[in-house]
Amino acid sequence: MLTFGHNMLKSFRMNVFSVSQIRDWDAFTIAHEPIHSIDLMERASSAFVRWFCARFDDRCPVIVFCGMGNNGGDGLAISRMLLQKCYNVRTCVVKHSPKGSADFSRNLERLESLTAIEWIETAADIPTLLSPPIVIDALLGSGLSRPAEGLMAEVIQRINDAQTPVISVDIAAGLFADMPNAPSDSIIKPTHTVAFQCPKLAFFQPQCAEFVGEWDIVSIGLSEKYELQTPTSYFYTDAAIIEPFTKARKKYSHKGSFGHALLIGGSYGKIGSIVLSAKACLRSGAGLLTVQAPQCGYDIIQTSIPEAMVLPDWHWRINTAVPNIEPYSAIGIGPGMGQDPQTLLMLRELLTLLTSPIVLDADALNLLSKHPDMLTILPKNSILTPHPKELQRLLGQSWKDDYEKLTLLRDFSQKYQLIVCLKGAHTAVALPDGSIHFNSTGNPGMATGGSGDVLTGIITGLLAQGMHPTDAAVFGVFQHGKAGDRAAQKCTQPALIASDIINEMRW
Ligand SMILES: NC(=O)C1=CN([C@@H]2O[C@H](COP(=O)(O)OP(=O)(O)OC[C@H]3O[C@@H](n4cnc5c(N)ncnc54)[C@H](OP(=O)(O)O)[C@@H]3O)[C@@H](O)[C@H]2O)[C@H](O)CC1
Ligand SMILES: [K+]
Repeated sequence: MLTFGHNMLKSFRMNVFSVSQIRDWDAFTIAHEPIHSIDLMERASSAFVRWFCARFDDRCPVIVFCGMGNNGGDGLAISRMLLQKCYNVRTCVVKHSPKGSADFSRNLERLESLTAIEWIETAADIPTLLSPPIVIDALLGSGLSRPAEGLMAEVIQRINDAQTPVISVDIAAGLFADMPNAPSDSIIKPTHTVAFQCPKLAFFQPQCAEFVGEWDIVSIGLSEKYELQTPTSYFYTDAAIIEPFTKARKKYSHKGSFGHALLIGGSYGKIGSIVLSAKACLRSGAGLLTVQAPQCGYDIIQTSIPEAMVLPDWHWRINTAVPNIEPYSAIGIGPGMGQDPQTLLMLRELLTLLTSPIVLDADALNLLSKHPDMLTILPKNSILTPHPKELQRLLGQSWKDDYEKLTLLRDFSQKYQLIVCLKGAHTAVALPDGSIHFNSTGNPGMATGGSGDVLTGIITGLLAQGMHPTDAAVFGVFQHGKAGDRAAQKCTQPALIASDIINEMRW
């Protein structure tokens, strides 16, 4: 067996902070850089304007809707900067409070010297958005303290009704950054959110998708020291993860240097699943691969993947035999495997033999759900790759919203000391230390049969090469999505099939 590498993740991840941490980060930067808060607002607004001008030229009329907090202050500064760049800008301020924040008021003075501000004090003051301009939403940001109501809700509704691009500054007005909204809440549905410095937890929740749109992060130079010293359990995996894991192979390395993976799966009518896992496993760099499959898969696998060895089960249709695990540096089990009682016996016995982490997917997960006692015999740091339905079965319960889902996911991962990759847009990888890593790659074209089998193969292949299980899970998920993004670029999202993901794998 190869020994597992060190967990390298710690140095290559972006923190996702709570609203109160973001507020502290802001204050820490102001105190320690030091910088005046008005200048930090100026920096944030310029970052937004750079983003904006790179996408929309000055022929696009712009209307900026501002609240009276610091998000509104950003909006006023953005208006001024766009006016100075000769954009055609209208600025409307919703009077939701008797007094604006200090930096709002400073920016109001600065803007008033350049243009007239339109105040919205009643519904009658809301401008008609007939010939659609681009709307910039600076109504409410991370300081949202209650659902938007009354006049504010009316403005939000009007903006949502207009068929026009809406760009939210930092976060959509009305959307809580790190807790659930009620279904009836009034929230901007932006085409794009431009967030300052780090993503908000809401950006990763399926239930928030229409209130986030496409999103980008712009840096506003908040203190690196604060970021390093402030604990969080949420992280975002972006392209920075690639470099540390992409090393040139040593000149005198041989296939034995890259591990020997064993994949177990397939059943009559579902041999394709294990074929996809096998190809992905080889492409992920595993030196050798053996596939254990029922007899009916023998010819199929030998023909479609000549690079793999096959261990045929004595059974024609299903997997029943417990393999000798000695030769293998990592094992992945489940794709297309079926849930026959004899397969269950094999899985149970296999688990009792294991001393190092294993990758479990699909029917292996369904069998675990039906026989949860097996969860306790899984080696620590084993990797499970459920989709939300499979997670529900594993937990034996559903969730009331996506935030509760994350809590249940974390509790499960910590209770059994397992790594759980919850597949979906922004796949969430929960680690036994309680941290959750959201992925940045992937696209809806990957919601296609066999895509998950490919992921199982990738992670098993990385594990076989000696990567630490947490790295194999987080990095494997990232590379799977990256390959899917390349595939979608080539053949479009609807035409994408799982084999395309394998063909686009690069390291
Ligand atoms: N570090 C950074 O990322 C920086 C962020 N900046 C920008 O600042 C905002 C956050 O600003 P803040 O002033 O804290 O909050 P808001 O602008 O979102 O709103 C606060 C005011 O709005 C009132 N409020 C809250 N909820 C509602 C509601 N539902 N309806 C009406 N009014 C509401 C709130 O009133 P309270 O009664 O709760 O006190 C405030 O009056 C961030 O998103 C960024 O855009 C900085 O510019 C740079 C650094
Ligand atoms: K906003």
